Formats: sequence, C-alpha cells, structure tokens
Amino acid sequence: MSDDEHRARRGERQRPPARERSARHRSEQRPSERARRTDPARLTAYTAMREIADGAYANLALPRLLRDKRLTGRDAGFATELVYGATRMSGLYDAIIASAAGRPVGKIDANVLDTLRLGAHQVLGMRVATHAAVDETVALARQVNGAGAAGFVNAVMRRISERDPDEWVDLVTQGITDPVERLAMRTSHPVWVAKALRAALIGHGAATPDDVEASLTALLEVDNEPAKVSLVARPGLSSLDELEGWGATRTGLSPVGAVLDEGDPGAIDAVRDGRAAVQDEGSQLLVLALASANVEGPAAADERWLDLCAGPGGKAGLLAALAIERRIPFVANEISEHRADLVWQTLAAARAAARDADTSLKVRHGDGRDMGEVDPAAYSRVLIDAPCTGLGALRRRPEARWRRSPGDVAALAWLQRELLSAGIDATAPGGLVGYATCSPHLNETRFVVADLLKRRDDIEVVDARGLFVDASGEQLPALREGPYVQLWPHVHGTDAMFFALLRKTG
Ligand SMILES: C[S@@+](CC[C@H](N)C(=O)[O-])C[C@H]1O[C@@H](n2cnc3c(N)ncnc32)[C@H](O)[C@@H]1O
Repeated sequence: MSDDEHRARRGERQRPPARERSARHRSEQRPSERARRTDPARLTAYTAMREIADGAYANLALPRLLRDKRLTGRDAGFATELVYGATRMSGLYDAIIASAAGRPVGKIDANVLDTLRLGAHQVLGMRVATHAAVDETVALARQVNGAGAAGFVNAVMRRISERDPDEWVDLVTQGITDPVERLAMRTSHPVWVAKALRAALIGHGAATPDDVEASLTALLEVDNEPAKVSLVARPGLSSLDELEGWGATRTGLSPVGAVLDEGDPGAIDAVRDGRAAVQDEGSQLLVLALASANVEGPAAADERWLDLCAGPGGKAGLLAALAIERRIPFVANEISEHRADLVWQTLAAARAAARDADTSLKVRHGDGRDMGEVDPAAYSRVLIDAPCTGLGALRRRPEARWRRSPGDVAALAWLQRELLSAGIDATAPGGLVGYATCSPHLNETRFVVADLLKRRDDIEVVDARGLFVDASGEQLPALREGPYVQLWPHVHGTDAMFFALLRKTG
C-alpha cells in the first residue's frame, strides 16, 4: 500500500491538485501503457469477492484467504475494508457504476463488476487518492479480467472519480420519490429490508410514525460501520482482567464483556482455549438475563438447562459456564451435524470444567422440535435462539442483506413457532423459556410470541427489562415499554437482538 492509502485508511483527505493532474494524465493513458500488476491486498480482496459471489461468507472466506496469502497488519486491514465495504455498499455502487458505464450492471460481466465495486469503494468509501484507486483498479482488471476489460474499467473509474460521494447519491436518487426508498439507496439496503426495519422500530416502540425517519437513518447508517470486536469472558473459565491483559477494554455494558480495538482475537490464549470468545454484548446480556431470572415451583427444585438451537455455540458457551458454576446439568442441542460439532469444540473448556465439577454437560445432535416429546417438562431454563433472517446483525455480515428475501421471513415463521412451542413443552412448570432472535423483524419476534400466547394457556410473559443490567448493575437505557427487550445497534451499540421471557405456568 502507498502512503496515500495509509493516510486514506486513517480517514485523511489526500487529493492535492498536482496529484489530481497526475491522476488525470495517468488515467488518460491507454491501459496497455500500464501493464503492471496490482498489489496482493487488492488481489486477495478480489478473490474474496468472487468467492462471496459463489455463496461464501465474507467472515469465513476472507480470514482464510488472508492466511493463505500471508497478509497481516495494514495489508490485511486494507483488504478487509475493501471486501466488507464493497460488499455492503454494492447496492449503491451498482447504481453508480451503471450510471458511469451507461448500461445496467446486469449487462456487465460479473467478474468485471466486482473489480469495479472494489474500485468504487476506494474512491467513494475509503478516500484512497484518486490516481491510486484508478490505476490499481485498472491494474487489477488487467490481471484478472483481461486487457479488453481493463479499458472499460479505466473509462468507468474515470467517470466515477469525477464526482464526490454526495454528488453521486444525489444523481442516483433523483428519480426516487419515496423517502424510505431514497434512504435505502443512499445507505445501500434492499428496499424491503429498510421497510421491515422501519416497521420494527415503530412496532417495538423505539420510534413513532412521526419521528421514525431519524431512527431509521441512524440504524441503516450503523449497518455500514464496521462492528467492534466484542469479547466475552466465560465466568469461571476466564475473566475480564485476563482479557484486559491482552489489550481488551471493558465497555461497562455487559458484566462479562470487553472490546478489542485492534489485533487478532484468535491470538488470545483464552479465546483459543474456549474460556473466552468473540460474542456480541447483546447476546451476552440476554444469556445473563435468562440465567438470572427467578424460576419457581417444580422447576426451581431441580434445575436443568437447555439450549435448543445451540450451533455454533456462542450463547451455549456462556450458558454452560454459568450452569457449571451452579452445578446445574446443561444440554446444548443442534440440528445440523456440522454445527453440533462446532458446539462440541466451542464447549471444550466448559466440558473439562464440567468434568472437574462433576456436573453434566451434553451436546445433542437432533431436531429441537422433538425435545418436547423427548424430554417433556424436564428443564428449568430453555434458551431458543431461533434460526432467523439476521437482519439485526447486518454490520457483521456484509453479504447478508443481499442474500435474504421477504420469502425467508415467511419460511422461518413456522419453524420459529414450532421451536418455541417445543421449548415450552420441554420446560417444567415454573420454569422459563427465553426466545431470542438476531432480527428485530416483527414477524420473527413479537408476532411469533403473540401467536403462541394466543394458542397456549400454559405460559405467561415475564417483563425481561429489569434483567438487562450493565456492569454496574443499572438497567439498560431505552428499553421502552416492555415486556420484551429489543436492543438496537444505533442505541445500545449491540446487534439488534430481540428477547422474550415466558414462564411455564402449567
Ligand atoms: C441463530 S442460530 C443459533 C446461534 C447460537 N445460539 C449461538 O449463539 O452461537 C440458530 C441455530 O438453530 C439451528 N436450527 C435450525 N433448525 C433447528 C431445529 N429444528 N432444531 C434445532 N436447531 C435448529 C441452526 O442450525 C442454527 O445453528
């Protein structure tokens, strides 16, 4: 990376007129006059983009490629920002590329389009100096798309770099009259996602129809900001002091949480051993809430805990640690064999601790919908972290917004109801069921619980707000009227986790 790019990554503008003149001169050269190759960071970013186009997940594909290419430090950071930014912003960038190219992106070869998305992000999203962004994108195109494509990329990149980001947004939104659709384009979200999140903000009481635009804007903008790396110190296995020793900082939000501002969490001994883990603080808080609520009646006499949908094991890791401290038997269930294996690995440290404490910790591979029949009324606390669209964690999964569709919400709705019903069947009278999603979509959250409350007479809702307490014991702010808890990235700094707490009454 050049000095300009390092400055750009620090957010400094670097576009002196002389360089601009030089950029114009260089970009007006025929691509064949500039036959050099691009740098490994951009090439790796391009390879990741192609894998993502084939269905890979950015958070899995990119770290593997960075390792294979031995990219570390600033180069790894640069490649990561390129891939995450170009993928997240591809809705907006595609509109800009189409305008600059004078043709719909459907008529541009998919490989070339990815090269252009990476180039657009450097110019519009990263403030890499224009000449470097254009030259390197053309060099990348020459290397991976061929000489013919490089000429086209050169022309499109030159046009993109003629306007600043605000001018482009104005241009590509000028024909859009609906304000939510305009916002969706500006913040690069599918329109249906922006509309669903708008309805969720209102439906969960976080905004009114009159003031929702400001909240929606803040929410959609946060989706485009890199999420901090949050860590959990699993109680009894690690501690916040230990994580601080590795450079993490307590946030004060989760009593067991810290953030790592820089560095690889995988380098931390406790994370490698499974005594600590990377985990959103909203997820930590809902596990702590379920574990700290009062169970009553027969459930209180014989505590046993169940995580019904445990893969890959993040919440099970925290729940298991808490169960072991209290010598409570714990079962983590998961339907996917591969993900059940991941739970087994994630719980390695907890399994050892359970053996030492002579308490039971089991990983079950099976359909959670059967648990009501397999283990009826057997558990005192059941967590149902249901499969969902993940619309509350878009900042962590750059490709997710483009993969999901409204049909997914409908397809998941029935499964979510069946899992919640089975979880209730598996709960002993007086016991608690925590229903969670990393989506605030009303059809995956309130409506699922409301439906079960209508169909069953053996459950009641417990107000969960008082159980969401920060490191100093204070209830989290802005939890609205309850009884459910809906966290928001733009308010709480967590993923948009939903949590409903139900008590089995009969
Ligand atoms: C949101 S994820 C759970 C995340 C997990 N609690 C964690 O914190 O790491 C939902 C999980 O439910 C699993 N799942 C889907 N259908 C299921 C079913 N019928 N029974 C049990 N698990 C299921 C999925 O494979 C997925 O691993």
